[in-house]
Amino acid sequence: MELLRFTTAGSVDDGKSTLIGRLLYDSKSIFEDQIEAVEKSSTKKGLDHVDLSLFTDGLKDEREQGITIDVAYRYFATPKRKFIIADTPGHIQYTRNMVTGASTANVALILVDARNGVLEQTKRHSFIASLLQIPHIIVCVNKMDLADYSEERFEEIVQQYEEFAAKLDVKDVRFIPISALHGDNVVNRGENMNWYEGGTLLHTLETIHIGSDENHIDCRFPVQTVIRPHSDEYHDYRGYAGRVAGGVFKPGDEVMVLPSGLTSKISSIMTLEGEIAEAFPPMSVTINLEDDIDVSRGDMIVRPNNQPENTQDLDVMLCWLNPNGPRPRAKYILRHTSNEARAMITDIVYKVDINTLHRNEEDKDVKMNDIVRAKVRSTRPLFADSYRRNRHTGSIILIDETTFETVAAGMII
Ligand SMILES: Nc1nc2c(ncn2[C@@H]2O[C@H](COP(=O)(O)OP(=O)(O)OP(=O)(O)O)[C@@H](O)[C@H]2O)c(=O)[nH]1
Repeated sequence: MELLRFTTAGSVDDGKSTLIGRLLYDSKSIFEDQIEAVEKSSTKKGLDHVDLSLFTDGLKDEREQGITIDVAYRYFATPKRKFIIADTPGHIQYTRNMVTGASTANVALILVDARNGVLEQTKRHSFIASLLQIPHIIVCVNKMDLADYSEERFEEIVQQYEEFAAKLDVKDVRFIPISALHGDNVVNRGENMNWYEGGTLLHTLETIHIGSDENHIDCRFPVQTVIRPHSDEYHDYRGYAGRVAGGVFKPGDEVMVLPSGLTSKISSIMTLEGEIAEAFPPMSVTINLEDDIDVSRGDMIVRPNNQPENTQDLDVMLCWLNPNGPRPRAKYILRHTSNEARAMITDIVYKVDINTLHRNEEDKDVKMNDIVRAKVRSTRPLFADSYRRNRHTGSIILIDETTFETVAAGMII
């Protein structure tokens, strides 16, 4: 069954917890004992309806106990798809949490309060979604019940958003008028917005086409592990295990191993279920080659006529994740696919003001949550694509050599 990952973002009190609760409750994705517990607490609080935000309260409990959880992952499934929600509480939706939660998402769900319309926060979240090239954005205009379920108000917000989104690099934006509290257009249509002809939120999540979100053109296979059993029976066996980062690989394909440049042919592709006829992202497989050539972890298997760029100098957009800014001349561990190198930040070109999208070339003081354009030099060549072309082979992270903390996530331009 297909898996769809989505992130949720909205300003505080836009109704994110209520919406997630409603999705889980109405799609019957909650265990019965959990439903009972929430129904009981709601009655105890004197409510005549179920307090949906209680379903996401596990996160709040953990925070009150002092456990730092910035992004919580929730799982649910319907007969059509499996879902993973990366959920960040409204008041700690800093850029770095969004980047962490959103880097593998297919969909960004952005909540707007129908009374407030598009706010700074909405713009900031949308900018980050576009920066991370999240393929689909769903703008949920929530609390439609407090705007008389008015079509005019909904259209006004759609227009506000579209004017702003024209400046962003987003391909697919959809709008859904909802009331998370009353359930309109979340899982069920309801009676209150008959003027709306689109699908409900759940229907959209179940049917949105995500098959083309991955790159199926440029074959990229970063080798994670070389499998080489030390037994007589298998003494000739060698397999290369990893996750396909791009393209489609088939037995018989001529391939090249980077950086050595040696070529061979794929003899077979294995998974836990046995041999398969083709492998594409995001499958985890083991590739076997016809020839016994030298391949190690960090190498990349590609097609000879379609190679990534071989470079030591990267132009990147960096999101700074650490409380401490970059130290002058600091060396970092650069992680790119299954490969590692040492690297330095050689220049901060500009900083992006994520509210106005303006570039600031004067201010080079990089702080946590900043987004900057930077130049990074690695001590050895990397095989990279632009992030626009491939989110896997186009991204890097920088790790502090002394503390082993991840300090930045980068997208190659
Ligand atoms: N009238 C109305 N109220 C809603 C709706 N959705 C949420 N609310 C109310 O708005 C308030 C905030 O909702 P939450 O779900 O807690 O908001 P949130 O955005 O998740 O807040 P954080 O968890 O702090 O991020 C609550 O009192 C909800 O009952 C809606 O569709 N209509």
